[in-house]
Amino acid sequence: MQRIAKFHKVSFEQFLGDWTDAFGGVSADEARAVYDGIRLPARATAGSAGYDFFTPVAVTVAPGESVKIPTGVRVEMEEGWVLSIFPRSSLGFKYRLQLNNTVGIIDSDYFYSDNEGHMFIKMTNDSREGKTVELAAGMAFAQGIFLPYGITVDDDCTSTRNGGFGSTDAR
Ligand SMILES: O=c1ccn([C@H]2C[C@H](O)[C@@H](COP(=O)(O)OP(=O)(O)OP(=O)(O)O)O2)c(=O)[nH]1
Repeated sequence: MQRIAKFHKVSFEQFLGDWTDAFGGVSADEARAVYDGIRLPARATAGSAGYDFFTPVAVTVAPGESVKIPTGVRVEMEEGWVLSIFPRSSLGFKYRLQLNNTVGIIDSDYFYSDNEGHMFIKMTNDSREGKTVELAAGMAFAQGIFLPYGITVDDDCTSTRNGGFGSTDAR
C-alpha cells in the first residue's frame, strides 16, 4: 500500500472564520470546543478504501435541505494524487443523502491555499419519502478515497492554485 498523504486540522483561526461563515454567530468558546473535538478522517477497517469524514457537531438535514460542513481538516498529498470525496453508501441508501457536487475533488495544491486547504463537504437530503437525516456529532457522513491520476504527455500547465470553488475560472 502506498502511503502518500497526511490529514491535518486547519488552524483554529481558519476554522473559526469558516465555521462562523457557515453557521453564523457562535462564541469563540463554542467554536473552540467543536474544533478540539474534530477527529481526523480514518478508515473503519484495514481493507477499507475510504477515509470516513466525521461530523464536527450533530447535524439535522430535512428533506430538500442542504448543509455545508466545514470539516476543520486539510490534507497534504504527494504530487500525482487526488482525494475524491464520495457519499457513504448507507446514508445514500437510507436517505438519498447526496453530495451537492456529486463527487468532491480535492486537489493536491489546495493544501497551499490561503484558506489552508480547508475542506468543505456540502450535502443535500434528497429523500423522496420525507425522511429527515439526523447525524450525531462524530458520525461518519462521507468518505474520501485517494486516487492516482496522470497528465498528458504535452501538458505545459504551470499555474498555481489559491482557493477552491471556481478559483481558477479567471485564467
Ligand atoms: O467538495 C469539495 C470539492 C472541492 N473542495 C476544494 C478542494 C479543491 O481542490 C478545490 C477546487 O475544487 P474543484 O477543482 O473541484 O472545483 P472547481 O469548481 O473546478 O474550482 P477551481 O477553479 O477552484 O478548481 O475546492 C472542497 O473543499 N470540497
